[in-house]
Amino acid sequence: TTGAIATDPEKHDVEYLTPISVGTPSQDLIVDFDTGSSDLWVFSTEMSTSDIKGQTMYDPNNSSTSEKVQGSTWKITYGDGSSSSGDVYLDTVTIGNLTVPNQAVEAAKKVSAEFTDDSHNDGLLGLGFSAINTVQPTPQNTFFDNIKGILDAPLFTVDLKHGAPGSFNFGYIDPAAYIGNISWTPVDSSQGFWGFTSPGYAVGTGAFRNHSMSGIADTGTTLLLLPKSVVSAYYKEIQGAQYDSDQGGYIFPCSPTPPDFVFGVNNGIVTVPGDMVSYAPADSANQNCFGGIQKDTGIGFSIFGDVALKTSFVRSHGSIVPGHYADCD
Ligand SMILES: C[C@H](Cc1ccc(C(C)(C)C)cc1)[C@H](NN)c1nnnn1Cc1ccc2c(c1)OCO2
Repeated sequence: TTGAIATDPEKHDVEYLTPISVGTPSQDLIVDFDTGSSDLWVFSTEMSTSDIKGQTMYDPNNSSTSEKVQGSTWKITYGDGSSSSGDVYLDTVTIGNLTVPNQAVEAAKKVSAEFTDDSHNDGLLGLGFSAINTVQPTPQNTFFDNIKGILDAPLFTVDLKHGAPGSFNFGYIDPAAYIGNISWTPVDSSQGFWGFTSPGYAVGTGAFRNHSMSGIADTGTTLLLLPKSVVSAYYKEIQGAQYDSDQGGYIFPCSPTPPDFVFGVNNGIVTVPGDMVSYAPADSANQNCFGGIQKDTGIGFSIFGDVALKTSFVRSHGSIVPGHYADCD
């Protein structure tokens, strides 16, 4: 069995939203597929209406196949400070043509303001390793872990694009989705993430600089968060770039286009085109743009978020394969 589902970027590619169906009869929700976490949680009818602003809610009482996991609860706090919590049901979850009959669906009772304010997003679907699932007392499996056994191959691929629909594919690598060779790198899943170490980077057409950067491939994070020494070396090459503490990041004149940013993946390289380093307008006054490459200070590892994934993938696509991190040029 194989499967594929389209994923659509929100404004400025801040997140990519993907349709899923839950319950019987099916309840259609749109969620954020997140390779950097491992809980499938959704807005639900158990929340107070003051926490909901337009999202679609999962109603377990309206599903003949829902089954409450007695005594189980979940609570998650994300690195950006947002959080959510609630209780747990087993129910049928379908993504494209793939169905898991007894997937743990974590129904929210509370969500933080960041989720309430994100009106198009009905929850998160974790594609990280099940070891970091937050359900207590018994952690639950991710959709991928539950479906993996019936897939032609135990893998999924991530193909995000800049301002255009992309796809998550399960069980196969679409040869039409990339050009050239796939380069593979070992995955360090010890922290529950798709971790890997990039050997170095280059700025624009400059020489490649050996500089180990350990981080995670994270579809749930918007930006590319790297060591501050690398980030300052990059912005040093941009006339007028500066760190703006009010905005909490580097900003720079939107034109001219900044230099490309290249990072290594094993023996391959991934290029973030300069025109995609400008993440969004920072201030209309003097045409400054907020950088898509920022410091990973305080996190403990780098985060290869959507800015890194959409460019390399839109250029050459790539995949996240158990035991490997695949990318291609
Ligand atoms: C932040 C997302 C998880 C999320 C996604 C979306 C949202 C909103 C819908 C409300 C917009 C909130 C949260 C990320 N997912 N793996 C994550 N979950 N846990 N750590 N990370 C990565 C990290 C860690 C630290 C950091 C960071 C990022 O940005 C700034 O500092």
